[in-house]
Amino acid sequence: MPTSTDFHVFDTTLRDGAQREGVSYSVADKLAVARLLDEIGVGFIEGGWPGALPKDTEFFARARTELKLRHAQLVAFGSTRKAGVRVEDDPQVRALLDAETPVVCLVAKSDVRHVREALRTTLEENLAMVRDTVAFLVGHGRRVFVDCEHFFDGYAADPDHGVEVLRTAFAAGAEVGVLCDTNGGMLPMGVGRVVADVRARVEGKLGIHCQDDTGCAVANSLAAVEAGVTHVQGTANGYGERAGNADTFSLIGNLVTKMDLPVVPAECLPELQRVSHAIAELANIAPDDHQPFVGASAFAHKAGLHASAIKVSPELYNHLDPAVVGNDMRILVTEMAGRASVELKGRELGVDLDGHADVIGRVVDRVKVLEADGWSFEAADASFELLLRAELPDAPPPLFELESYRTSVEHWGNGDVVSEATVKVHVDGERIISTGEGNGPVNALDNALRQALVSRYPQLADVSLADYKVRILGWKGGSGATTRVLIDSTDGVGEWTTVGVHDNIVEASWHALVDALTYAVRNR
Ligand SMILES: CC(=O)SCCNC(=O)CCNC(=O)[C@H](O)C(C)(C)COP(=O)(O)OP(=O)(O)OC[C@H]1O[C@@H](n2cnc3c(N)ncnc32)[C@H](O)[C@@H]1OP(=O)(O)O
Ligand SMILES: CC(=O)C(=O)O
Repeated sequence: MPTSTDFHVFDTTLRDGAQREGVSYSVADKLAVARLLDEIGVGFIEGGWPGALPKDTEFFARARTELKLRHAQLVAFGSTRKAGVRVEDDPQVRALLDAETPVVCLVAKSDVRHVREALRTTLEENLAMVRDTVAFLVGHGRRVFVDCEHFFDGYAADPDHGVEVLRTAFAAGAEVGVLCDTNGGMLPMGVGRVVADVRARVEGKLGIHCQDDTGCAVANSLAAVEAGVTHVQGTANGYGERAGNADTFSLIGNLVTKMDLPVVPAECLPELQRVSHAIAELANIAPDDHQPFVGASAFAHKAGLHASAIKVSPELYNHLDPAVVGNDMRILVTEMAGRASVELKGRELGVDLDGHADVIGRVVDRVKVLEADGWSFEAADASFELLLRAELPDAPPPLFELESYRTSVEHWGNGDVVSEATVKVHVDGERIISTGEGNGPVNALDNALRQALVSRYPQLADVSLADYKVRILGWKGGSGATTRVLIDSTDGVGEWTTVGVHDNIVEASWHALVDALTYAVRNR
C-alpha cells in the first residue's frame, strides 16, 4: 500500500464534472467551486480546457489574480498534439502554456482501436504525439500528468500499446500516467488485475480515473489504490459525463477513514459535507440526501431496532462518527419507531424522557396510529415535538379554542380569484372573530388566524409560510382521497415543518397551520 505522502487526490469537477448534462458554470461559479475544493484539501484542481472553451480560457486568466489556493495546485487540461502537426504549431498545446498553470493534464489515446478509428493515424504517430507534447510542456517548466483514455478497454484489445503509451510518457518526463476507465464499464476485480499487471510492467507513478457507468466508480478507484495507484481522480458529488465519475467526497472519506491514507489535511475532513452542499448549489443540482458520507440521510436512522442499539452506543449502527466528515446523526420517528427512537429523538429536541416510560409508550402508539392514517412525522419535526410535549405531565394548554372557521373562494367575472376566511376562536376566555384575505383559502386562513392571535402572541407577527406541499394519499373510490399537507414556516431566522392530514384539503392545511403557529409561540 502507498503512503499518504505519495498520494494525489486530483479533482476534476471543473472539467469532467462540467461535462454532466444540465451543468453550466459561469466563470465566477468556477472560481467559487475551485475555492471550495481547496478547502477540502485536494492536491490538484483541474480547472478546464483552455483554448477549447472560451469560458475556461477566461477562468485560467482570472485565476492568476483572483484565486489564492492554500492546498491545491491548479491544472489545465488538453489533448496531445494533433496527428501530423508539429507540437510548436498546435494552438491547443499553446493554449495550455498560456494558461500558466504549474500542472498540465494531457489526454492521450491508449486504445489501438481509438488510434486507428478515431484519430485515424498509426500507433507510431500516437506515441510520437505523446512524446512530443509531454516533452514540450516539461521543457516549458510544467509538471505533466497523462490521462490514458480508454486504457482498460484498450488493455483488453491489445495490452502492449497502452503500456507503450505509459512508457513513452514517463520517458518524456510525465510525472503520472493515469489509467482511465473512460466508458465506465469496468468492475473492481478487473481494475485490480489490470493495475497490478501494469505496475509489474511499467516504472512510474500510476493514477486512476473512473467513470460510473456500472455504478462502481468509487469501488473501482479503491481497487486500483489497493493494487498500487497513488493518484486518484474524482469529481464533487460524482458529477460527470453520462452516469458521472467517482465522487471525490466518497473517495476522500474511504481513503482516509477506511484505508488509513490521510490524503487530505486532518482539519479539512469535517468540511466535506458543507463543501458538497455548497458545490451542489453552484451547480444548481439538489443535493442527494442519500449520498454516502455527506448526504443529509447518510446517518439518519428510521428503524426502531437501530435506535435501540444506538441508544447503547451510536457505533453499533454507524460505520463512522458522522462528525468526522461534518455530518450529523439524526433519529427519525415514524411508524417504524420503537421506544428507543422516541427517547433519542426527545434528547435531540432537548426533552428529557428519563422516568417517563408511560409518555414514551403513548407517543410510540400515537405515531403508529397516525402514520397508518397518512400522517408522516419524519419530515415534520415541529409537529412531532408538539405531539411529544402534549403527552408530558406539565403540557401547556392549546393556544386557543376553536369555535369555527369558514373559507370561501370567489371567481369574479373579470377573471380575478379571491379567497376570504373567517375564524372564531377563544383566547384566555376572550371571543375573537377575525377575517383574512389571501390568494387561496389556506393563505386567507393563515392571515385570519394569525391576526386573531397576534395581540396575545406578538412573535407571530414575524411568522410566514415558506412552502406548502400537498400529497394525495390514494383515492377512496368515489368518496375522494386522503390529503397530506406539509407546511414550512419561517420567522426569518429559522424554519420548521408541520403536517396535517384529512379527507378535506383545507382541514388538513388547518391542522398543519395550527401546529405551525403553536410551534412558533412555544419555541421561537
Ligand atoms: C474522455 C474525455 O472526456 S476527454 C475530454 C473531452 N472534452 C471535450 O471534448 C470538451 C471540449 N471539446 C471541445 O471544445 C472540442 O471538441 C475541441 C475544441 C477540443 C475540438 O473541436 P474540433 O476541432 O471542432 O474537433 P472535434 O471535436 O470535432 O474532433 C476532435 C479532434 O481532436 C482529435 N483528438 C481526439 N483525441 C485526441 C488526442 N488525445 N490527441 C490528439 N487529438 C485528439 C480528433 O481526432 C479530432 O481531430 P480532427 O478534427 O482532425 O478530426
Ligand atoms: C480523461 C477522461 O475524462 C476519461 O478518460 O474519461
